[in-house]
Amino acid sequence: MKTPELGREPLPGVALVRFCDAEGRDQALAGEVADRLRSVLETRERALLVISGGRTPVGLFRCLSGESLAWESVDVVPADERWAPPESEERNSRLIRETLLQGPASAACFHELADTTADAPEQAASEATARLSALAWPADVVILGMGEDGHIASLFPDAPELERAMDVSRPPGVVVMRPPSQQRTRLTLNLPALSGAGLTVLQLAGTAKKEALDRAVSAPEAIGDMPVRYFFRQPLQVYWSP
Ligand SMILES: O=C(O)[C@H](O)[C@@H](O)[C@H](O)[C@H](O)COP(=O)(O)O
Repeated sequence: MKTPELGREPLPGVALVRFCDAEGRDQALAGEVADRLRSVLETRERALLVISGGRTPVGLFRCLSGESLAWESVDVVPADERWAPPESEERNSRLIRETLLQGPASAACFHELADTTADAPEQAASEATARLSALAWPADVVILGMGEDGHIASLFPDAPELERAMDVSRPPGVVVMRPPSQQRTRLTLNLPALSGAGLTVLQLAGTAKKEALDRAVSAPEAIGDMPVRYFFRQPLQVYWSP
């Protein structure tokens, strides 16, 4: 049964789907993502799913992990990663293994961004870029989160590397970000890897994130100030609940 939506609010370039609670939002989004992956796999050997870290997607990952589909044919790539030891609670890969890669979805092929056996993040980013270049970009599904500053993945407005990470003339890849606002150095997919997906969804929770989205929509041209704005130029669905 499709979870009752609160309604759809047309924002410039954005399809905002509002839900009464996080559970309803996550159930609906898991169904949409699974349907899209199944549809891709009807005509292609593999499907590419890019997912964000943070806390918002935990419920979605738990719903999605139980979906019945050919997970062994799905490549899963984190949108970004913190430069921290593999078992650190800060690592998105740890969250993804504990919540998404369970049950049926445990058969998916998970691609780490940060091989922390590398001597430095730059070495890990170069290795990941080469390794991930073998995947079929653009992704079929990208699930994004957003900070209240309008960052998505680790494309932080205050990162000195932002311009290079958002240069769409470059090939899809992994770049190192050192935003002063963050405690950890980050590795992130660059904009060419994050954009142009068959289905791009921004998953948000709470009033503060909705207000940040409204700020982003109010001045869509200032992309460097709020990187989420770049995604208003392509089909974007926003799944939001209070
Ligand atoms: O590594 C990360 O933290 C994410 O990739 C980041 O981009 C996240 O999606 C936003 O910061 C929202 O985080 P929350 O969902 O925790 O609010």
